[in-house]
Amino acid sequence: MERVFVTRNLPGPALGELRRAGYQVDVWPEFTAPPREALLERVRGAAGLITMLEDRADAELMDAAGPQLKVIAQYSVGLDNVDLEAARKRGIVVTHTPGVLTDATADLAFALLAAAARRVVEGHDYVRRGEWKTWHPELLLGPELHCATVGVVGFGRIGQAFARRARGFEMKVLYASRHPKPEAEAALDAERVELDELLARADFVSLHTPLTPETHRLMNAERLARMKEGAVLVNTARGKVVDTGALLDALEHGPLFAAGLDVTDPEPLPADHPLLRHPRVVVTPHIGSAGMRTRRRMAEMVTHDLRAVLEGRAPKHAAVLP
Ligand SMILES: NC(=O)c1ccc[n+]([C@@H]2O[C@H](COP(=O)([O-])OP(=O)(O)OC[C@H]3O[C@@H](n4cnc5c(N)ncnc54)[C@H](O)[C@@H]3O)[C@@H](O)[C@H]2O)c1
Repeated sequence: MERVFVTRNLPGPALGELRRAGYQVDVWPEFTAPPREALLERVRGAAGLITMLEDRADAELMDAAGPQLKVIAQYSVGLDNVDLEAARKRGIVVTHTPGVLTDATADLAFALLAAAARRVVEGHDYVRRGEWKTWHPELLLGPELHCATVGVVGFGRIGQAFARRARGFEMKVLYASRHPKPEAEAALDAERVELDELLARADFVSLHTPLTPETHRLMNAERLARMKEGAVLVNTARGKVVDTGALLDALEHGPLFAAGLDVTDPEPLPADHPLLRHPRVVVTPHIGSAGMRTRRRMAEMVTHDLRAVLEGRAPKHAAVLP
């Protein structure tokens, strides 16, 4: 019986189905990621692994598993925790969950944009504290969403889905992308511009690139300083795409008005982190894909692809196919 190690329980019936198909499914029993030593120990002898973002799937982990390891099925679209080259060299297939979480993540990015710009959390806290005694015209003012200009950095699946939502709010869409996307550009009446121009023109900037050496701290002090006065930054991509210190500085001394962050650096943020004390920063705990249907679909995708590899069929969502 082939053994599969899963680094956290998955929602829905997917793992039960894997067991019924004859696999020995070993699930890390806690909600927190296995500590490194436990992870290296538990992967030993596994033919397949189901991993998450906090699990560093590198050469050491692959070697600890052993030569029978055939597949790493990653429970996310982003693969920045997986050493794809090390997998390729060892003949290990890597799969992930593209597409299925696009709309859920774009929804959350838009929710963060609206919450940060219109000060929803600040307003909620204000009411909760019992400070709402009277209405006054200067209370919690923020920039309007409708008819604003939004800049989308990374115009792939989620970036375009976010832009579709922005169009519903009658926003003008600018995008920065390594390659032109003529079809999406026409459908969304979007304009491709260089990143610096996007930062200078957009009222709201939403990040949708993968984390790569090129996008690591893409939003550094210099780029944040190029943003429009009063702009709002939304990050649902990866925390390390933004320089946290520079972000704080841009919030405290301008030009940023607010930020909506589903991902941070570090992640998780310690409870006393200055970002959490800033009144106009809204932070969610990396829940972009946390739609009920979405997470079940992701669980199905990883288990189906894992089985496909172990049973000699082609997986549908391979990032590395040696
Ligand atoms: N917050 C969450 O829970 C959550 C959920 C899903 C995905 N994500 C993140 O979102 C990312 C995007 O997902 P996707 O499905 O849209 O991927 P995708 O591959 O469809 O789109 C990414 C786009 O970014 C572009 N890009 C790469 N480097 C760039 C650069 N330097 N400048 C401009 N554009 C660049 C790519 O060409 C591509 O078009 C993932 O890699 C992941 O890190 C986060």
